[in-house]
Amino acid sequence: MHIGFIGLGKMGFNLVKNLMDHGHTVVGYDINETLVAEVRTEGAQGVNSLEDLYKNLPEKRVLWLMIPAGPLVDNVIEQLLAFMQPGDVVIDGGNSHYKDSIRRHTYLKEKGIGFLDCGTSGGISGALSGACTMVGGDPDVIEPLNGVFQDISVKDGYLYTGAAGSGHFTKMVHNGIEYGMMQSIAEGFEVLQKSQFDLDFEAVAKMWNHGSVIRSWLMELTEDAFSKDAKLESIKGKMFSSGEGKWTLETALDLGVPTPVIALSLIMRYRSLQDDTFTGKVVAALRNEFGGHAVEKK
Ligand SMILES: O=C(O)[C@H](O)[C@@H](O)[C@H](O)[C@H](O)COP(=O)(O)O
Repeated sequence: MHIGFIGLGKMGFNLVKNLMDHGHTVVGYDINETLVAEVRTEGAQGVNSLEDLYKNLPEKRVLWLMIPAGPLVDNVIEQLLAFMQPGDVVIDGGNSHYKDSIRRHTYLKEKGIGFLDCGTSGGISGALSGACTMVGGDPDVIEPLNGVFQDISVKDGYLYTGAAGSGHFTKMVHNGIEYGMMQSIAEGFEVLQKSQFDLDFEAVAKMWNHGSVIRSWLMELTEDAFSKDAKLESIKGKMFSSGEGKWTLETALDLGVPTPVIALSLIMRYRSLQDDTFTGKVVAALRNEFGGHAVEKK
């Protein structure tokens, strides 16, 4: 199949290679001309404008977006609307909010244009050699594209999740789970690190990856990280986040679902961005006031 691919960053570039490895023809565009030049060397047709991308695709165009979530997605869709025809399909493979995807689906459907929301997991390596994809949208729009999603995904790693928005919704919840699992692994290693035992963290992670209940890809990545830096001395413990844990928590609150692990995992990420907090000062001062407990002076 011919696919127009917009966004040749770490994930997009590898997905393009993955698509081509499976015999698909890709026209790739990115605002960064260096990435366009690089994708040409991989055998894709690289173009320097959305218009060129569109012109170089056969009718019933498939336009795959792999760009940062938020207003940029609306912006690119608006630019594409200058050319798009009924029968074209937009796939949003990024980490968009599912409510935005439902809105975009309705908006494009009114114009006869299909919209699929594709949650893409598995990181950069998965994008290259077998992703995990969860895709929502109308059945008649997904039908001709089932094979493409199967091609780029690992065996059994593709699911048509149903109505528009359900792909990104499923991916959002996946990421909420991801926050909790990562936080739990990290806390466990901090207990090991603070203990009286001189443990080799890489060796522990490796052993846990062989036969233990908690063996997992995340534990394998933990092992990899410790193999590169035995005590993680070269990095700071700042945990950034791009929004999906927050959205999972907001959704859980709306639904009345208690999700303490995901909530605290998110809050710990925010806390990690602060060196010292005023909250901490207030609590320390109060303990000192009522109990005479020591405070640490600056
Ligand atoms: O499933 C995946 O492959 C990851 O979840 C991927 O989508 C990305 O690494 C996260 O979006 C990072 O999310 P945070 O920045 O919120 O940690």
